[in-house]
Amino acid sequence: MTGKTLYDKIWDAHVAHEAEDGTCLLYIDRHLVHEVTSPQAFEGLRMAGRKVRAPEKTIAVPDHNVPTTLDREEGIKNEESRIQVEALDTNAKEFGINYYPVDDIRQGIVHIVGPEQGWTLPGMTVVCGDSHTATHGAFGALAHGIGTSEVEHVLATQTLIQKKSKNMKVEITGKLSPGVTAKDITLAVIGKTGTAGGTGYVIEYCGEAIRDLSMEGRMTVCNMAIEGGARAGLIAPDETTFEYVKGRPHAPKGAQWEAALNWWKTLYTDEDAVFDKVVTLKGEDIAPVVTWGTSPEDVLPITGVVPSPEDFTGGKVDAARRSLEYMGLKPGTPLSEVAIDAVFIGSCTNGRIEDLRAAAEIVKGKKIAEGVRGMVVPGSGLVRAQAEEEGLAEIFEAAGFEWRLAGCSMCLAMNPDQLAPGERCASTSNRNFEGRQGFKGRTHLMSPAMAAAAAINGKLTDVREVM
Ligand SMILES: CC(C)[C@H](C(=O)O)[C@@H](O)C(=O)O
Ligand code: SF4
Repeated sequence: MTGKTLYDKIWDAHVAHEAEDGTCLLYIDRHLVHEVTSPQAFEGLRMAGRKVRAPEKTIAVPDHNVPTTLDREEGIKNEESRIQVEALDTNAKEFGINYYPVDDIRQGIVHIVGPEQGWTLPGMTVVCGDSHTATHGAFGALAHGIGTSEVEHVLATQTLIQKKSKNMKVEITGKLSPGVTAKDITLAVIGKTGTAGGTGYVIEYCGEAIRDLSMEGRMTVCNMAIEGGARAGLIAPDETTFEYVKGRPHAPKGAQWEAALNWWKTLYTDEDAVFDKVVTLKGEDIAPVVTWGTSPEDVLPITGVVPSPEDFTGGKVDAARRSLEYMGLKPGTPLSEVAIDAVFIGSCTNGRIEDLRAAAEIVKGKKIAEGVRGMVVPGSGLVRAQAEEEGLAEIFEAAGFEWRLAGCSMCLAMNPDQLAPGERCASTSNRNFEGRQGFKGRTHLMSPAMAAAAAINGKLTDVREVM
């Protein structure tokens, strides 16, 4: 018998029932909930007279629609947004689930709050009605997004009907060069595999460059597994993981901690396990990158030039033409000459303390370029508080950045933080789709340090030049 992958091990530990065609009923350890995809699910329960099966394993927090300015309530973008936020408040209280309302310092983006509060632990199954649930895979948890009808199913039964995915390994060997971060890894991987490269797979990220990452960096890598088409991303837990988890409010304590640790230490891919697909990148070959188009796979080193549609083949030729037109970019222009209007530092990809530290390090003692609007949005109230304590908020404000309250903010156009038509943004988020950050807004994805460098120079910038 061949060995098991990490994914196999977590999967096997959670199968409650397997049907003849291989469809399984999986036990769910943590169910995270936000305001956008849960109202109908709770309404379904209410209509059927059902309860939440495991309220103690269900955690709710509003994040997408909430304004990040002080006018949290009055500033909600539209009626639909208000209804969603209010519905979450009513539902969380009525169904007795864990809840971090907007005025709680622990409120923030659901994928930042879960790990921060110790809800996300190695070996768990974690779901949420949100595609970036993949973030939690950084802990060696099987974590992925589900649809609203599945949200209702999990609320009612604490289980999910699933078919197993295939195993894919993404190995990043060696060391990263100065100025290269977890964001560059995850973008470079998608640049190589494409947005469909992971379709049908759960990815395990491994190799020295992944091992060397902090938990924050690992979350950034796993966050974008979904942009590469994968069901989920995983990183085997190790001392870095255990150290991060230990002492968090909902992490196990005492004898329970020891027992958990013993199990967590078995959560790795066996040496003789076989992957269905393997992709390898050398850490040394990864450069600071930016996206030039409207798909996360449109990735190039910042030292490159805007490509031409002729550089591509097949369907990508037309896609590139459309992307370039939408983005208002001329082929052959050096990427480092592309002027920007706005900078957004935040999101579940890069809204953690380490991200803010990296950006502040570049910004310190400098000013945002004239005419550029900069916004720093911590991923949670606790990240915000810590950044203030460390003096990062002062650095950002002195440079001319707006220092905001926690939320999804300008990652997507569901709240008042948006680009104006035609505006170009250097953004630390994970999606550069048309209109993602506002109607006709243009998005270039990059790391926090790169976004900070762009803010200072008023154009896309190689961070290594300002380090
Ligand atoms: C609103 C929500 C369902 C959506 C997602 O699933 O990812 C959002 O978080 C996003 O990033 O586009
Ligand atoms: S920060 Fe962005 S990607 Fe993350 S959950 Fe919010 S909207 Fe989705």
